[in-house]
Amino acid sequence: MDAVTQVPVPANEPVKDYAPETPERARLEQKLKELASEHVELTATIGGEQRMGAGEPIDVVQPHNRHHVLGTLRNSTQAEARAAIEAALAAAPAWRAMSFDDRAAIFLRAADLLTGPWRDVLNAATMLGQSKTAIQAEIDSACELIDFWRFNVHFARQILADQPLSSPGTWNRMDYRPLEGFVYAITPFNFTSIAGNLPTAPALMGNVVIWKPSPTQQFSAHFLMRLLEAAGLPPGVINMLPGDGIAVSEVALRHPELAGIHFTGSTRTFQLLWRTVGENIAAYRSYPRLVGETGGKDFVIAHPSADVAVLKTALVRGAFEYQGQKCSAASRAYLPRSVWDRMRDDFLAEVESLPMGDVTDFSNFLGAVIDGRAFAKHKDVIDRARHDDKLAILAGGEYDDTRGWFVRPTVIQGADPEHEIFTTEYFGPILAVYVYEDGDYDRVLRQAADVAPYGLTGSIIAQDRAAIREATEVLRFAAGNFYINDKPTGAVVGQQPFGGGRASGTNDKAGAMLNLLRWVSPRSIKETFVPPTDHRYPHMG
Ligand SMILES: NC(=O)c1ccc[n+]([C@@H]2O[C@H](COP(=O)([O-])OP(=O)(O)OC[C@H]3O[C@@H](n4cnc5c(N)ncnc54)[C@H](O)[C@@H]3O)[C@@H](O)[C@H]2O)c1
Ligand SMILES: N[C@@H](CCC=O)C(=O)O
Repeated sequence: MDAVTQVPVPANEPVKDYAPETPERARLEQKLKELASEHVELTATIGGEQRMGAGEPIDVVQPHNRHHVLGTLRNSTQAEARAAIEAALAAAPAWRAMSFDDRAAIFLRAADLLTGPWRDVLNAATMLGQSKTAIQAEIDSACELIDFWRFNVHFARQILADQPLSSPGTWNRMDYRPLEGFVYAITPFNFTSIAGNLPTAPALMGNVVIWKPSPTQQFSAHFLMRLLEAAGLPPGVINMLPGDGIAVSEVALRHPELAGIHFTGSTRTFQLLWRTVGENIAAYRSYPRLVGETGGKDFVIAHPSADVAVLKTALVRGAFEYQGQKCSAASRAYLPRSVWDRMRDDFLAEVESLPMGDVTDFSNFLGAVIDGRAFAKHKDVIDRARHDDKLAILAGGEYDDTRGWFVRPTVIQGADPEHEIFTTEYFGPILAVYVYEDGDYDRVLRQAADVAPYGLTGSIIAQDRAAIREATEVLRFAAGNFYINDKPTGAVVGQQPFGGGRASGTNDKAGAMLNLLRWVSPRSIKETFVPPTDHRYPHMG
């Protein structure tokens, strides 16, 4: 008999701090040495088989030590994309027929493996391949991914339990079917947890997936795929295709069985994917579900009542952790003159003193930016700022790619709040600051609310309750994740469901029930126990 089970109650995975002399620090240091000494063949995984593809080779390096190659992938070809889709579609009937509990158990097991034996592997791979410090890797590739897997199971169970009313003589049920076809998951370089969540959330709901990681995240993606296999994921349910995705999209976006896209990355790439789906809309069996979380120009706004220590910490951590390469990173700050005058020197000195370098040296606060393209973009922004009389570089402004792609945390003051420095996402360690007269708080709130096209994250730093109230109202559509007296980064699964609107995405909130609902196509079933046998109604006499 089928039991109606309870899934384990999730709790957020505690964050280890990797302080000197701790056992976790020793284990992680050992794993960093091991992984750095290998050269890994970064294979595709199609129908459960690892294969080196036929496309051109791409070396994956350590961004902070860019001449050190960690492994090599091969760009996936159209033929490999077709093979992966066939493998996914072949795996679909058995996967969707599997009970929810059995599917859930695979991801719960993956979470438990990641709390234990796989934690060091994923953290070390993320540190080396994506240049994250130990704490930045820990909150991402360990804790957030563990949370995604545990909380998704809990939320999925709640969805399945949501059933319609039944009037006397009938029984109504909701059958939460997976989508027909395959889901195409495309993931960014900056979060291993997002790379893990985007293919597995649809898979938990019974879908089969083509997963295309970012080339610069492929080192940790490789180990993530092995972890899912170790947890018991059947062959073909998630098929991983490394590379730039161009050839994969040529096949996947034109395929009649494309059932959905689960994307995180830049606004530009998501708009390209959406446009291509639009152009092919008549070719699909179903309307593909399009879920995309994209860029941001995230703000910190301080009121004259702000606590200066809270503000400085929110700015330093919010703007510069992981080199500003979080979609949630503070990249524009609006500061009242009275507060700025009190904090300016200390704040700039603090920024100048942030230790930056090889992330395997645990004393560093920052590593390198992800690749040469990102480095060139930030260099260009800084060089242009130097020659722009509306801008003044107050801290940082140096860059050096001799050993790794290093860009110093940079603070640029702008006199014109409509300048591109307040509206364009650079995705690096560059913070734009606008200093306003204390009496202009209302005007600044309204200007900041709509000047950028995005709506992802933002913070208000104030002690005056009326000022907090006003900011919460005026900035209602300016951020999908809004923080009061905190940095705008570091959302925790189950606590601050994450995502934004406007050009920042479809705001389907990763790691929440809202997201999982996009991966089901519900069927209403009505059963009548004693059906009528005469078509005539009483009023007919
Ligand atoms: N809102 C969020 O939750 C969130 C989270 C993380 C990152 N981001 C955003 O992601 C961006 C940074 O990540 P990125 O540099 O990896 O973004 P990106 O758009 O350059 O790449 C994202 C992914 O899309 C792939 N891609 C690009 N063109 C493709 C195509 N034609 N077909 C298939 N795949 C294709 C890339 O290879 C990568 O895997 C920033 O804009 C950041 O704000 C948003
Ligand atoms: N969820 C993460 C950001 C993910 C995007 O890069 C945060 O809240 O900082």
